[in-house]
Amino acid sequence: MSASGDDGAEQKPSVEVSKDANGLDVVILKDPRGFSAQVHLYGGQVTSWKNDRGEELLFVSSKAVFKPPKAIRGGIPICFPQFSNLGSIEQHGFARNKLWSIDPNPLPLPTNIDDKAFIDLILKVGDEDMAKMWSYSFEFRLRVTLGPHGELGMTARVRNIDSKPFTFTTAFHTYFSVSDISEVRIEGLETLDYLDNLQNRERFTEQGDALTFETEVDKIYLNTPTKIAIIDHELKRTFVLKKDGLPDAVVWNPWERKAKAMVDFGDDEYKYMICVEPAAIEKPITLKPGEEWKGRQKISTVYSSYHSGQLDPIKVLESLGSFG
Ligand SMILES: O=P(O)(O)OC[C@H]1O[C@@H](O)[C@H](O)[C@@H](O)[C@@H]1O
Repeated sequence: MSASGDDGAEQKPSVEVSKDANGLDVVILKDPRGFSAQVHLYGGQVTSWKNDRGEELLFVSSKAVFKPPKAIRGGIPICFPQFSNLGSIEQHGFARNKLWSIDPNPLPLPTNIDDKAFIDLILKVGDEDMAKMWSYSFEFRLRVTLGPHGELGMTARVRNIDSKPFTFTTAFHTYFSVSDISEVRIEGLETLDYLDNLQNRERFTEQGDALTFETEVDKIYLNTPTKIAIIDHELKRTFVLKKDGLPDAVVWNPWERKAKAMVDFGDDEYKYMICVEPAAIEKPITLKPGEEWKGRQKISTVYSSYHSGQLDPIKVLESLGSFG
């Protein structure tokens, strides 16, 4: 499918390599209907995702630092090969503060990619710093796609090209932009077990109700369903997150006190974001030499047919179709 311009000419999705205001390399994906996404090579990080009205859907802090080696606060950082401080590597691993490259040998494309703008990035073991923390040879390939309905897809493939096995944990640390955290509800995680990062990762079971937010939250939900809905009542907008190969889901909002303690995060900005992070944490992934792991997330928006306030997340989740 492709759109037609005013002159009737067919317009196609486009991909452009450019620089951001700070001189960092970015790849801009555009769909002729007006959807767009931006990916920084620094961190292999999606830093913008806009709908066809040009509205930003991801949260990026106004205080984010776009200067290596600090990771960019917002968008979709990639935690790899370690989530959080669950090991001896730096917090959330090194992938988010390394320079990725455009993949010169991307994997073959699925046949239905014609209507998508996409870019393939790669991170390989490289500099000494990385090797000091994790001395394995690997290839991390990331494909970012922008589909014809503005849906943002991310596929991660990690290949062991070493002679010994290695183990990692990982997450797509997705910062969603919301109107006001008090207007947000998450469906799909109720009744699940979680590890509470604020209580020594002790295991608890979530109540039967959808999640709402009144205080700091930092939880790792376990064995989560493949679809999660993040409902913004104020904007009548639902983010639908679909995932594959990533059984866990972290939900994080630093709330007021921690927000103030973060130098790259505005004091009030906790009100305008929620992180929902598809992840593989509880059961780390081990790859033998030559093996590959794949994990995907696809996020899309539903502008509610729920204007009456009768949000029905089950219908939202059912309306999603397949990964594509
Ligand atoms: O400040 P960082 O390293 O980007 O981490 C932000 C947060 O990321 C979340 O994924 C973690 O669960 C939190 O514990 C952490 O505070």
